[in-house]
Amino acid sequence: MSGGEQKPERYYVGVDVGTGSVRAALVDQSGVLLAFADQPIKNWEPQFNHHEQSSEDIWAACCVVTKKVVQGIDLNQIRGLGFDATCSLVVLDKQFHPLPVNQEGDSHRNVIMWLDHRAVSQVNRINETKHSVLQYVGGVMSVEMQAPKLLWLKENLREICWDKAGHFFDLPDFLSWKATGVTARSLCSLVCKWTYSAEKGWDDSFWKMIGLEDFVADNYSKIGNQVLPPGASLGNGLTPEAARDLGLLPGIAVAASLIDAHAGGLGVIGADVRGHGLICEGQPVTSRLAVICGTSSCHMGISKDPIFVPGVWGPYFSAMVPGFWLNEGGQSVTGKLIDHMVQGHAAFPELQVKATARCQSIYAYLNSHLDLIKKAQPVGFLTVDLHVWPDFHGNRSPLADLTLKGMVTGLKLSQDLDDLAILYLATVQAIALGTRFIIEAMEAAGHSISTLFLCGGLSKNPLFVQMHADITGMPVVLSQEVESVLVGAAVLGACASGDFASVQWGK
Ligand SMILES: Nc1ncnc2c1ncn2[C@@H]1O[C@H](COP(=O)(O)OP(=O)(O)O)[C@@H](O)[C@H]1O
Ligand SMILES: O=C(CO)[C@H](O)[C@H](O)COP(=O)(O)O
Repeated sequence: MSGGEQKPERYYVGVDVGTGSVRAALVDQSGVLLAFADQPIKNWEPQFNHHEQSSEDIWAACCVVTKKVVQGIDLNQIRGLGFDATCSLVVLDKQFHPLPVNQEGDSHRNVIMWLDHRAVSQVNRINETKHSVLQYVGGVMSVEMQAPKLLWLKENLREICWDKAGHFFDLPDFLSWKATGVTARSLCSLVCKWTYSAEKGWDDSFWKMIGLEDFVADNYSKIGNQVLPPGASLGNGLTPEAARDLGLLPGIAVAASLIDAHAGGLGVIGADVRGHGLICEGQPVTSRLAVICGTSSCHMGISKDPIFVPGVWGPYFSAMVPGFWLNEGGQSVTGKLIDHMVQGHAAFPELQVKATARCQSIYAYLNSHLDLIKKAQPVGFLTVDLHVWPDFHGNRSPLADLTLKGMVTGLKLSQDLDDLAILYLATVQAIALGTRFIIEAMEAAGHSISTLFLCGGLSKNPLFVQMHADITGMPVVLSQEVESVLVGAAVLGACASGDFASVQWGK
């Protein structure tokens, strides 16, 4: 800095809690990512379709990555902190200690993950009520949302969990509470996963009808009766205890959070595309579909007026971009399905050896192997007689049936590396066809989409990106900053600090 003329740089920290890992970034005022760190987190699958995590393990990982990204920085220049996370359910007792969400009584595992499908009987009964709140989740509630999971806890873990519970948090809200001591919930979590209406608040009749009248009786204190828009500043900012944990200064602004897909959507949907000759340049932002693809894929489309798309979550008001309605299509497993198909194949050990020998990731190796075996043909021709139905963990959108199963047709007796590469290709194509299926449903209901904006771990895979472009027939835009979800989280911090007036970057 020269002679005190320039203002000191202002920094923001974004923390993104995905399914498999926690990431943090230090971001400057222009949205440039200056430092990045990640750390794996534990997942337990004690029974088929039961998926659990530990909020203490997740918080510890948040602390490790945050300390890493602020190393060497003057902490006084860090103005704000924002969190995004998967929409998993965290359960704490009245003194904020973890409670078990499992029959074993292991209170360390106090998080029912978003992809947990234990509450099928509960969600079926909820859907049978045909309550009007269901119109705002695509007409059918998903077993991945919070109401069926809460009902499952009441019906299955009454003594060790339900009767002792004081606080049920969506994971993004747990993190902002942990940082500030403020129990206010984000509008994003409550609207998207808990049936809260941005306009009308909680609907007592819904909770009474499904057998969770307990929440109405205590004025929703356990699930949130103070609701703030994402990016709103929480209390007095970072508590001294959380500041010690994270390696930051107490009092810095902490924002009401976002679900991870929504942070990614916010990070890419408003991108400045001028000068690239893209069709969406002269079109409204509602022509863009953000696809956040990691363990799962989430398809975020916005509109000025509510659009009801059967089998696609929403319409949710102001849950991602303020003032716009959001429809959220999704595929429950995409990255996880690709990993599953590749790792379960007989030729996987050979793939690992060969990729390691070339210092490549297994996916980079498979992509170059496909280039070799396709010869002069377009790569798509390799799968003319091999087809994958990708609903191994059910269909989130647009069929809205999470009991559906996957399928592969066209298998042969050989199990060599060529087979593995072609099965991998067919899986990626099936996922891209799933995206097309979702877009068709959204367009039939009134959306008009011309361009895809991809982010998340799978957007780093060129084959995945190319198949999405080929199969949807739409241009795919990738942002210069590959960690767009973290940029979305950091902008929350910028907003909470007062440096930005809106969660839309730079506004
Ligand atoms: N460079 C890469 N090439 C191919 N696939 C990748 C790459 N990086 C991540 N992935 C895939 O993306 C998925 C995880 O994405 P990520 O956004 O990190 O997940 P989450 O947010 O769910 O923790 C995994 O299935 C992984 O295989
Ligand atoms: O339901 C979702 C968002 O509404 C996501 O699928 C969930 O949060 C998991 O995200 P990821 O695949 O990035 O781990």
